[in-house]
Amino acid sequence: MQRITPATAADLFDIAATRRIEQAAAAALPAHTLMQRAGLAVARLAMAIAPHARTIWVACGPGNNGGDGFEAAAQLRHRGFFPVVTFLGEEGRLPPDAKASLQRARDAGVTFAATPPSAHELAIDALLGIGSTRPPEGAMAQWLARMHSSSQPVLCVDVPSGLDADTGTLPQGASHPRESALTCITFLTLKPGLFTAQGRDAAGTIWFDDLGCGAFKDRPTARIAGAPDSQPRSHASHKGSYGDVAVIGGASGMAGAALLAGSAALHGGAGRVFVGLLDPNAAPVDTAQPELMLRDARTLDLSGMTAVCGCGGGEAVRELLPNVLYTAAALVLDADALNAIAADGALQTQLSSRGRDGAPTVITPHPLEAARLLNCTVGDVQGDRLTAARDLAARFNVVVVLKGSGTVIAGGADTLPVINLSGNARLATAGTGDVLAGMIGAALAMRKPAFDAAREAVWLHGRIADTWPADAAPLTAGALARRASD
Ligand SMILES: NC(=O)C1=CN([C@@H]2O[C@H](COP(=O)(O)OP(=O)(O)OC[C@H]3O[C@@H](n4cnc5c(N)ncnc54)[C@H](O)[C@@H]3O)[C@@H](O)[C@H]2O)[C@@H](O)CC1
Ligand SMILES: [K+]
Repeated sequence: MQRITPATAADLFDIAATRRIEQAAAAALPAHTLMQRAGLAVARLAMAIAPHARTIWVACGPGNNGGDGFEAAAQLRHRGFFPVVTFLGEEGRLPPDAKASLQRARDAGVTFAATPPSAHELAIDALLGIGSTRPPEGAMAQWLARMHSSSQPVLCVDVPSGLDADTGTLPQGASHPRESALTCITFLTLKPGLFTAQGRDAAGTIWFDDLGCGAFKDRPTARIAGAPDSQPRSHASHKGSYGDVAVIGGASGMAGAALLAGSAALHGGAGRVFVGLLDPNAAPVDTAQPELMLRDARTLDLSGMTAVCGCGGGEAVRELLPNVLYTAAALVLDADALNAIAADGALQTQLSSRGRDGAPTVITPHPLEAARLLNCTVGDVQGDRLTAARDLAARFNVVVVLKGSGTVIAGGADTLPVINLSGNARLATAGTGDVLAGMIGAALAMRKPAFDAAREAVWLHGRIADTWPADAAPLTAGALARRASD
């Protein structure tokens, strides 16, 4: 059993691949073995979470996820705990493994009840796993709501019930866990839906158990990539070794966004950082950061430079984009640059031919910007974030950083998308996106391949938030940028 952390590197498998792996693993083992191993793993984690629990409520559904719950209840009873099982299904229609585990729970002397116990110290959610096909309703929805409104911990078996294990979406109106501490133990494979969209909030702390079947492999859907290899600077390097970044943005009243991106690029390790401001009346120097070389955006020669374009760009950035797309040696497109491209077919053609020519380009949309670029709704994007990121990458021949809970980084068809696990809600403050764009720019300027530059910067950006000292001042974008060298 392994706890998944932001530093974990592992492949993710969708439901179809998980089913194939399960079939192959089950065929190589005596009947019912997998479920017995799954139930034992649930019981062990339950005892670790709630060692002093008097009553453990095990809510079991109509399929094999429920079977894992019966098996866990049997194991807990054998160890002196008092599980109370509520079962939502018909015994006669249970799959064979689950039926065998139901019998084992009965034989172990587990208490079965028609309704949840009046009090419990731990709830085990074994209602639905990867076989969820429709929103929970009736008693199932009520039981989930009851679990999640209690202050007692919840242990989800395989996936939180109702969560789509491929996309991380919950049915509309699903009870959203707020009060309870959540843990999820997932079996055989790590599923992408646990790590993006609503999955992270719904699953809480994730544990993985391969049920002794590590040898069974299939084609992964995506990856969690963990911490990048750190590459210390060599002693012989000088500022030219790390390349130039030019931030293009900061239209009237929005200079701060461009300066934040510039600061992040500087602290992220770029050799020199120019900030090309779109506001002709901007101050000639940022006295707080004199290292930043402020220029009029229209005068910068971007050939040989990494441009970070769009931060605080407003409408004004549009007129510069044809030149930026044509001349920048490497490019990060953010915010208003993406909105301008979404509204202009000629710029879209230019962007995709730039990528076809092999010029490194990273785009960093949040879901609304992604929806504009794909000409769909935010709901479509959030309904399948991996597909949205892959579609954008294919359409524009770029590396895509689709921001949000479980940021997705997607590149070409032969690159496995990555879901980033670092970061937290502290990053939900103004300017953090500008900082990320600057950090990616610095990594590109160091001549890292675009996909690696994006992945590493996203991970580091999140890691800074994860390690923000609890007793420090609240995270601000400016302070985040200054820690981009961490
Ligand atoms: N077969 C085995 O030996 C193993 C099974 N495993 C468990 O089995 C799970 C998959 O089992 P299943 O394929 O049976 O799928 P589930 O247990 O997720 O549920 C499928 C059943 O639930 C019904 N259902 C779907 N949505 C519903 C809803 N909203 N309300 C009410 N009923 C609904 C379906 O009609 C079907 O009867 C995995 O998630 C995992 O927990 C793992 O433990 C690995 C070993
Ligand atoms: K479940």
